[in-house]
Amino acid sequence: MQEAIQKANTLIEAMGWIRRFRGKTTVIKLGGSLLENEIALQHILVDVIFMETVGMRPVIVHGGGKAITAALEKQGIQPQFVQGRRVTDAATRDVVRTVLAGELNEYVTQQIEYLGGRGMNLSVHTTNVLHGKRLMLDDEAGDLGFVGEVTRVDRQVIDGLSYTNQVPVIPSMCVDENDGEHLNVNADTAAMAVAQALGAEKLIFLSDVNGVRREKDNPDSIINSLTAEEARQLIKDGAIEGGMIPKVEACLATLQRGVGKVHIIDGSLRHSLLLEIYTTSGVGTQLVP
Ligand SMILES: Nc1ncnc2c1ncn2[C@@H]1O[C@H](COP(=O)(O)OP(=O)(O)O)[C@@H](O)[C@H]1O
Ligand SMILES: CC(=O)N[C@@H](CCC(=O)OP(=O)(O)O)C(=O)O
Repeated sequence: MQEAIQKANTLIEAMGWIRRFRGKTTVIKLGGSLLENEIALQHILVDVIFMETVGMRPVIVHGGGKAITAALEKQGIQPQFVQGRRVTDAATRDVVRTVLAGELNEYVTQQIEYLGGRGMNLSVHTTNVLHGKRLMLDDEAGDLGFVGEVTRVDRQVIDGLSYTNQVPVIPSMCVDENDGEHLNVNADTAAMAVAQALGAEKLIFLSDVNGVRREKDNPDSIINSLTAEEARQLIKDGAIEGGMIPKVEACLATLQRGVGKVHIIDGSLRHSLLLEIYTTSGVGTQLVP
C-alpha cells in the first residue's frame, strides 16, 4: 500500500511539469552514436511516447553518422569530413539516402510503434518536410558536394501529426529548392532548423556523453550551464572538438533564434529525457545566452 501511495505522489509531483509543457513542442535530436545502442534507444523512445501521451509534442530529428561511415567503408569509400561536415559525392549521397533517410528512419519509427506509440517517418522517401540549398562554407573548405542546409520546414505537416498524436521522425536530409537534388545535412543543424521553424519550447540533443566537458575524456569535468561566450572560447582553445563543434554551434544559433531552452544530455542514462524535463536541476549541459 505504502508503495502505491508513493507512486501516486510521484504522479502528482509531475503534474506541474506536465501542465507547463502540455501543448508545447520539444525537438529531440538523436545522435548516430546513440542509434547504435539498441537498449538505450528503446528507453529514450519510451520516454518520448510518455511525453506524447501526457500532451507534450515531441518531434524527433535524427542523424546516423556512425552507420553511414560503416556502410561507406563496406563499399570501399573512405569517409572524409571538412569542418564537421561529410564531403558527399554522388556515391556517398546514395549511401546516406539508403542508410539515414531509409533504414534508420524506418527503424526509429518502427521502434516507436513496437513500444506502443505512433510514429510517422518523414523522409525524402516518404513525405519530405525539409527544404534547403547547398551549403557554402568558406573558400578553405572547398566544394562539399551534395551537402545542404535547411532553409524551409513544412510546419503544417509536422503540426498536423502532433495534433493526431503521432511522433514525427525526421532524418537529416533535405531537398534542394533550386534543382530538387537530395542533400545531406548535418543532423545537429537540421534539428536546429526544425526547432526554430516550430517555435519549439525546448531543443534537446541526445548524445553519447554526459554533456559538454572542460576535458573531453573526463566525465567529472561536465559544465552544467555553459554561456555562449565560454562555449566559443572552449572551441577556440580546442577543448570542444570533432562532432561536439557543430552541436554547440547549433545550440548557440538556436538560442539566438528564440528557442527557450537548449540542452545536451546523455542518451544512455536511463530516463535522461524525462529527468531533463521533470526535474528542476535537469541533467547534462544547458546552453545559456
Ligand atoms: N568538450 C567535449 N565534451 C564532450 N564531448 C566532446 C567534447 N569535445 C569533443 N567531444 C566529442 O563529441 C562527441 C559527440 O559528438 P558526435 O560524435 O557528433 O555525437 P552524435 O552522434 O551524438 O551527434 C563525443 O562522443 C565526444 O567524443
Ligand atoms: C553533412 C553531414 O555531415 N551529414 C551527416 C548526417 C548525419 C549526422 O549528422 O549524424 P550524427 O548526428 O550521428 O552526427 C553525415 O553524413 O554524417
